[in-house]
Amino acid sequence: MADPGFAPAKVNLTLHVTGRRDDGYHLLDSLVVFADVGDLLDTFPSDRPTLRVSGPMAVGVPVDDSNLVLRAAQAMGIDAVGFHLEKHLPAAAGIGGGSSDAAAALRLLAETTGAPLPGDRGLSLGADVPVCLAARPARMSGIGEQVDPLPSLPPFGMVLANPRVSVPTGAVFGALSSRDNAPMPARLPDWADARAFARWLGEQRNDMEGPARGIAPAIGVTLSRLGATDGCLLARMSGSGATCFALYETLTEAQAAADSLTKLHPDWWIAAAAPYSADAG
Ligand SMILES: C[C@@](CO)(OP(=O)(O)O)[C@H](O)COP(=O)(O)OP(=O)(O)OC[C@H]1O[C@@H](n2ccc(N)nc2=O)[C@H](O)[C@@H]1O
Ligand SMILES: Nc1ncnc2c1ncn2[C@@H]1O[C@H](COP(=O)(O)OP(=O)(O)O)[C@@H](O)[C@H]1O
Repeated sequence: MADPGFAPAKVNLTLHVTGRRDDGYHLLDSLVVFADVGDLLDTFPSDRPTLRVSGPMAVGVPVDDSNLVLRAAQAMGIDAVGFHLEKHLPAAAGIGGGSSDAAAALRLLAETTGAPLPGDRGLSLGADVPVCLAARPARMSGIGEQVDPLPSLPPFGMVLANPRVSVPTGAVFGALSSRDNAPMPARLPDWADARAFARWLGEQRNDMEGPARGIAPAIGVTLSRLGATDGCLLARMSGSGATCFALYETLTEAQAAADSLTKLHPDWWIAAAAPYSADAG
């Protein structure tokens, strides 16, 4: 059984911005996978909402009501609960750290109290929360409310790399030069292996990459460093950045690439990962 308190990193392998609603939210078409690196959330008895944050990425994470973990408990109408969040993912990094934490809080509270999940599957907490609640490979569309699980993907390894620059999502959406771009093909192929998968992904886009690179030029450096690692099949930015990912045929190759990149950039956040799915094992 998957651990409901595990909050895996979300990776947008593609991110097409296909329009904008009247309320300003953007319509997306994104292939989303999860990585087996992430934050760890646990609950403890408390007579009031309480949050303790620890771990290598805890600095700067809010511990007040603005933390998405406490907002998730509020959305389920639960006050008397304490949370311990062990933070491993960088914040404001395009890998949905806060959204995945919120989703883990919803899963844990549903499991421990029997309370129903919110009807909107957490959308009002953040556009990425419904896909993080599913925590399995999916095609995400609408503003994030439409989550269609994908059939099985070929095996691959990933490296996630963040140059330690935080990029606010709203600023990148605001800097888009074009908001009406083509979606992915309606029918997704059945990829034979990691190479075929990466080749197809290479024909798709992350429409936020250009504006994010304008805001944070370190993203361009990250992409070229990833692209130069042995065995890299594809290097691209996730979400609104600044985290970028590279795909490899195997986890062993990804691990070697992460090790060589860490030697070049010991100050970056770098992780090798395998794909994660809540419905596996
Ligand atoms: C861009 C994406 C792609 O997966 O990922 P991240 O870069 O955040 O990881 C998500 O859509 C981000 O989801 P999330 O971070 O939950 O967004 P929210 O908190 O709801 O909104 C943050 C800001 O982005 C804008 N926003 C968000 C989602 C969307 N479909 N259109 C938008 O215009 C909102 O207007 C808001 O100013
Ligand atoms: N549990 C949380 N972990 C990290 N950041 C959080 C959390 N809850 C709220 N935040 C706030 O949300 C902002 C966006 O964080 P995050 O969800 O990690 O980024 P992104 O939207 O790029 O995926 C942070 O700058 C932080 O102030």
